[in-house]
Amino acid sequence: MGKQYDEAKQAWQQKLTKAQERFPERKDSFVNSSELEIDALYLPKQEALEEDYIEKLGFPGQYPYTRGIQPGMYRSRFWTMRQYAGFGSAKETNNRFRYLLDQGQTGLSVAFDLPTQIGYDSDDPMAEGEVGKVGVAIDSLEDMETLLEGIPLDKVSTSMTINAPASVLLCMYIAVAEKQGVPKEKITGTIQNDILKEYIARGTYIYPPKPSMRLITNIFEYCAKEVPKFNTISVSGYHIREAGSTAVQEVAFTLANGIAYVKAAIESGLDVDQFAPRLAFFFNAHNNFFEEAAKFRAARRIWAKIMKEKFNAKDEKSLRLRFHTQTGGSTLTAQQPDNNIVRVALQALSAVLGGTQSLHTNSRDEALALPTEESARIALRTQQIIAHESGVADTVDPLAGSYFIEDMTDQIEKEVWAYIDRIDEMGGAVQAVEDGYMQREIHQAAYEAQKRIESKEDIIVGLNEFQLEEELQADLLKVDEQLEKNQVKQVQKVRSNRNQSEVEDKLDALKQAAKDDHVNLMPFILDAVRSYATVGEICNVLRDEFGEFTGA
Ligand SMILES: C[C@H](C(=O)O)C(=O)SCCNC(=O)CCNC(=O)[C@H](O)C(C)(C)COP(=O)(O)OP(=O)(O)OC[C@H]1O[C@@H](n2cnc3c(N)ncnc32)[C@H](O)[C@@H]1OP(=O)(O)O
Repeated sequence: MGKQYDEAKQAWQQKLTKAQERFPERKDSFVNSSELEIDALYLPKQEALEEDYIEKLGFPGQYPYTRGIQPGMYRSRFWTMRQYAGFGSAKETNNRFRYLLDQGQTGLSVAFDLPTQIGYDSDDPMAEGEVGKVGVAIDSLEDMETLLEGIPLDKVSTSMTINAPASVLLCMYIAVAEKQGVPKEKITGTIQNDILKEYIARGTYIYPPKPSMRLITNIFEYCAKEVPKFNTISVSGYHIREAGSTAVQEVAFTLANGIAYVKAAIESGLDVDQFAPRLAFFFNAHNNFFEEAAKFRAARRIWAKIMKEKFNAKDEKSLRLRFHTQTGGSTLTAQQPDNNIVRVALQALSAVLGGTQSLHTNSRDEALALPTEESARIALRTQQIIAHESGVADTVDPLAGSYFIEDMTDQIEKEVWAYIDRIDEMGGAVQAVEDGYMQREIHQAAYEAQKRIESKEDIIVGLNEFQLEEELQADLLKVDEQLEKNQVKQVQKVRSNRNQSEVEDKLDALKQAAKDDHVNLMPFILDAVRSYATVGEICNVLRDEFGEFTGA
């Protein structure tokens, strides 16, 4: 043990020095108000060192990454502060993005409206009444140009919550970057691109599982070669949790989906280390503080084992579970909305103590409407206070070694493996989704949670206890009804100004390519996007070829 420990420690120190070449420590020295020095990392005393320390915890930046994926974590660089935003037109959303960046946000995150998310143009009858409502309406490259105007794509990383049409929106992003003079090798960001959880919990699917998995692996392959810094998927537990799952189910079903994507990519002929370093994850942070912090630590350890033992990944980067966190939307109450600021702060703190790479803090009014500018600012300030004032970012994984946290981390891990093994026996996540297994487990958990609230076994402040007589908050953000009409005109103008025969050629080439399972569709989609073919037109070509999924 002594030798193994000493070697691991030395390896950590070397990694830390190297990481600090890129991101030096934020301060020359870290001290608290009593002028006591804070070390980068705290370790068990020799006499308390347990046999399995290296196996279970190890050093940060080292397998199994329980203590974090970076050797120095937030001593060098805080997590990315990435607020999910988007509503109305591309112009309005561009204004909100610039406002958030001005206020100190460090990454962008685009919310698209429902028609965009399910591949319909704003003038499609299916889009009526939904244009610009839950996110920004994007029909063609022209909207994307407006959305990203004045934002330097070589400096800012952008997350796009887009799933079934992820390939189309990624191609639009590439095309805008090229127009800015930024080659695709340089752009950074993430597409959600996680269709399995759409079938399970979120609902914005278009095609059946098989062609959807093809599109996803096409993206993995294309990006590995052409867009190497882009995270090609954000395997999401967030929505599984929002649908009512437990923390264990959130991790288990997310990692089971992750396994399915890795398998599909390997089966399509890719080498695991070619694409796995760019897989990313997305989790929820709810109120049970220690359970949440332990959940993140457990998730990292399990994924590292999966990648190493199941898939034989060799590149260290393939083993690291990197994740974004959003505080729990379903934990917010419409009653006494200011209380939500406190909930969000606690949830965000659990994510930071759990080692998140990127974080969205919800706005207090999100149970009622889209956030106003003021409440979006308070949400961002919450992260900034945690980062700059609380001191929790000054040492790596400060909860390690707590009896409670380590025990909870172990227990969550055990329960998660039990689910993963069960899903494996069923034939994997795709099969389990098609059979409705995960959906049923989640519904059962949601039902139990609701019963506990109704019986007051669980108290939700302001909801089933400590209520007030109050009026619904008046100062809510409303999307202008004129917007839909303008957006319809806009997409029709794009269609009349473009070279129509070029568009038809590109769409036809895409159609032919879609017929052959061995062809990567990304170059064809990129060509179509560049000719100003719309999201709806491209998705309709694939609808004709692939069919539509009608539910499990
Ligand atoms: C609810 C709603 C809905 O349903 O509609 C939604 O879905 S909203 C869903 C919204 N989703 C999101 O916003 C997803 C956001 N996801 C992401 O941003 C990504 O996938 C992420 C989780 C991997 C985080 O990426 P990021 O670029 O922000 O952060 P990273 O941690 O990768 O850091 C950026 C670079 O800095 C390096 N770096 C970071 N910290 C350190 C350090 N301490 N020492 C040395 N290097 C470091 C990283 O290795 C990386 O470089 P290198 O890359 O070279 O290694």
